[in-house]
Amino acid sequence: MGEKKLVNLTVDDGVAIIIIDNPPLNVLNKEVVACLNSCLEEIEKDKTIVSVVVTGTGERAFMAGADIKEFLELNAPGEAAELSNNNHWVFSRLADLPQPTIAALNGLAYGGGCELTLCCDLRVAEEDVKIALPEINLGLFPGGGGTQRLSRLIGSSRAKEMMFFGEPLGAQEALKLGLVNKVVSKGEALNKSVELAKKLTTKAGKALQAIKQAVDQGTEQSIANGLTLEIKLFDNVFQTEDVKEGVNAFLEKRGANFKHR
Ligand SMILES: C/C=C/C(=O)SCCNC(=O)CCNC(=O)[C@H](O)C(C)(C)COP(=O)(O)OP(=O)(O)OC[C@H]1O[C@@H](n2cnc3c(N)ncnc32)[C@H](O)[C@@H]1OP(=O)(O)O
Repeated sequence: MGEKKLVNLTVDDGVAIIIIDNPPLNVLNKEVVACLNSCLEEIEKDKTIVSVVVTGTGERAFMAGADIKEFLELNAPGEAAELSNNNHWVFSRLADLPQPTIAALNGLAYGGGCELTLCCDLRVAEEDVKIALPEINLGLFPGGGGTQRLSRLIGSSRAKEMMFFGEPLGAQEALKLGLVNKVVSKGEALNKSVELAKKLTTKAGKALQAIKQAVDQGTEQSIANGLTLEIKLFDNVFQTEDVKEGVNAFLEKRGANFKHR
């Protein structure tokens, strides 16, 4: 009997679903990081994938953060940096996927769990979900990208407040801050996220990827350089068959049938 996989990947009709399965709270340990990495490798190779959903099993946690038990093994200088680096490597691999990604928060997202959701483009949270960066309570602070991605998403002061106090945000508060995009009822995060991911498969895939690239790369530069990038991507997308199909469909008053490639 093969070893239980701690992260499972399914791909169906252009939608990839990554499910973290490390009960009871889906903590991020070395095995989960390694499994997540291989799922991302498969997704990078599969050109049929238009959108990606990430979620956890169970109804308590999307992910309760890094496995604190593993911290006991980190003694010599540099070992914590190696752990942080490994997490960054996988998290950035998720963040750098060209396709739109959606985190389906089936439960709490604490620490590395919150940081993992920040590597997705959208976040759908169930109404009772709590989101926190509580590392300060361990005498630590977020080492999986939270200081950088959260501050860019909700603003420096709100991000510092979350990290200084380590207190959880409820789903509605997170929605108000723009930390989550949609709040759904208990048990509905995955369904709603897959529904959104499927909706994206009816759009032009190259245009979706150009939006993500223009925003993610453009906002890291001056607005002048960002606009130059937008022009370049606009021209690239304009060469695709999908634009011809989109324009003809509009003029012929019919639905467009985009090819996603
Ligand atoms: C780069 C990334 C860094 C990080 O992510 S640092 C870690 C950040 N995360 C945290 O600090 C969260 C710590 N956990 C908690 O605060 C609580 O737990 C929860 C709020 C998540 C859930 O509380 P409740 O429902 O009362 O469950 P419970 O009894 O506290 O936990 C159930 C079992 O799960 C273990 N556990 C919980 N979180 C972690 C974790 N992050 N790493 C390792 N184990 C964890 C506990 O110890 C316990 O275990 P047992 O049943 O054997 O006593």
